[in-house]
Amino acid sequence: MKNIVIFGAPGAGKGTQSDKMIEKYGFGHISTGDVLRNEIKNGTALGKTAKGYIDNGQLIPDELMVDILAHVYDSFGSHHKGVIFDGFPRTTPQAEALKKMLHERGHKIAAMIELAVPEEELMARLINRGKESGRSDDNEETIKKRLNVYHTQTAPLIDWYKKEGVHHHVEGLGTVEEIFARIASEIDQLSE
Ligand SMILES: Nc1ncnc2c1ncn2[C@@H]1O[C@H](COP(=O)(O)OP(=O)(O)O)[C@@H](O)[C@H]1O
Ligand SMILES: [Mg+2]
Repeated sequence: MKNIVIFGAPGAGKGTQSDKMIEKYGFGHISTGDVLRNEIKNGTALGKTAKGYIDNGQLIPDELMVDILAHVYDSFGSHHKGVIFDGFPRTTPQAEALKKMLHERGHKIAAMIELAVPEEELMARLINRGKESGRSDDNEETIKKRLNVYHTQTAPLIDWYKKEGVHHHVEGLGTVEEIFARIASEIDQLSE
């Protein structure tokens, strides 16, 4: 079982590369962003609470996120090939909570794959994604806030996962295929 955290700033390509990993390895995928956006679209109570935070470029409270996460994780059963965590954890307390949730099930994170992409490229990709997908948080104002939240709250997780001994650095510039080849080479070197 290869549970993987795909990590990086907004626009780093986590969603894009997750699709490739799912296709090649048959992993399950938990994108907290997608789960939340679905709740918002369906107008659920959770969705309404979440929307306030998202539109303001803020993170959703941890207890709420971990409950959602555990629910989706368990839906893959206890003998899956691995699950990709995309967009979670974003803070140290969330990483601790994820570790605990997996530990309770006798599971763990096999690898944290960090997609490293320069800031100018992130901005360009996100502004373009906003135009094409109409994601309400992909406007210049909110992107700046999200990148700031990433640098202050999320980037410290790189050191946290280094200490856990599972951090893998991958250059996130290049074509989708080039980057995926780098990721696959890291995954193929993990023990089963
Ligand atoms: N290697 C790449 N080169 C150029 N653009 C990319 C690349 N990978 C992803 N993108 C584009 O960048 C934007 C952000 O990618 P996405 O996968 O949604 O990132 P994340 O999930 O990390 O926020 C999307 O519009 C996507 O199509
Ligand atoms: Mg994404």
